[in-house]
Amino acid sequence: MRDGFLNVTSEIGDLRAVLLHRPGRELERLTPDYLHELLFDDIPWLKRMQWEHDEFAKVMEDRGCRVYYYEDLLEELIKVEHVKKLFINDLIKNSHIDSTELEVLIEEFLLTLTPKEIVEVAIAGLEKKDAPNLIEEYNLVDYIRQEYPFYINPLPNLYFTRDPGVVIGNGLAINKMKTPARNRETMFLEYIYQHHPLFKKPITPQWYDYKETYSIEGGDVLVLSDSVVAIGCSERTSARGIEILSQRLFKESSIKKVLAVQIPFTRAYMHLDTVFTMVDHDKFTIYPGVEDLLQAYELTEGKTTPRVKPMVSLKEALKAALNLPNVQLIQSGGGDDITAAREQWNDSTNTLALSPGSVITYNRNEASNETLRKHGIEVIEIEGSELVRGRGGPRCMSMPLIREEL
Ligand SMILES: NC(=[NH2+])NCCC[C@H](N)C(=O)O
Repeated sequence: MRDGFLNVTSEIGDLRAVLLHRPGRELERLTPDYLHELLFDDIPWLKRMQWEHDEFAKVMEDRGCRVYYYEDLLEELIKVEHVKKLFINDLIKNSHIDSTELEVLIEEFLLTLTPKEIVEVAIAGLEKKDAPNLIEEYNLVDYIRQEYPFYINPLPNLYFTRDPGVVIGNGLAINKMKTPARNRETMFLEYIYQHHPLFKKPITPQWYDYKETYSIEGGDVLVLSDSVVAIGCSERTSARGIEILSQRLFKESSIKKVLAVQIPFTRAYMHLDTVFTMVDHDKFTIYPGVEDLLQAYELTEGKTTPRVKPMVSLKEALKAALNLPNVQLIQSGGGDDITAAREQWNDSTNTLALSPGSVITYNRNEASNETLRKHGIEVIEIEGSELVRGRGGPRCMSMPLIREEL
């Protein structure tokens, strides 16, 4: 039984509703100088990227999934005058403007915009040249930042909607991001949670809050069943964050076990879902280059922090947690090390299940897709030449809101 709108009790149940963000002007504000800081490796061509993203959305819609967009939900919210004021205020607080006077001027400027324009600034940022003559007299901060092009930074990673939040059961975790480049994204989700009828705050429990100290990012969280969650301990997700979230889930939800999976802390695999995703009831795809390096721990409810049991392998941990006689770990890359590494970089293991045994992947990962098919998986390919440049695939680009129960 569920009262709220949200319900995700697996990685593979038929996908019925998903939250996306269609890439926008924020991508055109990437320049070589800020690529690294904004967590990109290259600059995508926006027009083509939007085309690819629309195709991605269509594949989901064609399978009976309702697609929601951050930008639409936010715009609806801030049509309410008092929410708009709160939102603008929080937007400024979360943008590290570092000058009270400038904050006031930007606030006044934003109040003259339409809700659509405000959302555009919130996501794509505010370039100084778009709000000229804001400052009459320079403070030290303004002098020092003269060369910097933005008052409010763009959020080019928002199209990876997987990361700022995650639905577990009928509740929502609003994550604490590891890097400043992505911090403001979580504030949007908080607004949707607080003010959008869809999320119905009094009914939807909240499992994590972006104001917590310890980072958790959604790319690390895999809802394996209605009682088991896997969480990657990674470059982005902290061990302490996993403990706090797990203990809360044990106490307040139907989750009984958490598999904490330690992966190497490195850019190429910033989240667990960049090397490992679930494709069917008992099938997973995994990047062979890290398989032997993964360490799995089984967490169960403890007094204040969870009890921990180190497991011999990920495979054994999955079998035990999911009560299965066997599980298949399908290696990406078709048996060739170089191919596997190249395709992993392009998100071959970052699959998004539309239903059990049916996944979306990028068409460029030919060997990995072929391998999945050989294992009986239906692979629906999408074009990802531009989308991939942010280092994320179909799973990263989607936040499931509802999946059918298995
Ligand atoms: N769930 C994921 N694997 N997300 C990928 C996010 C990529 C993004 N550029 C970042 O570094 O944050």
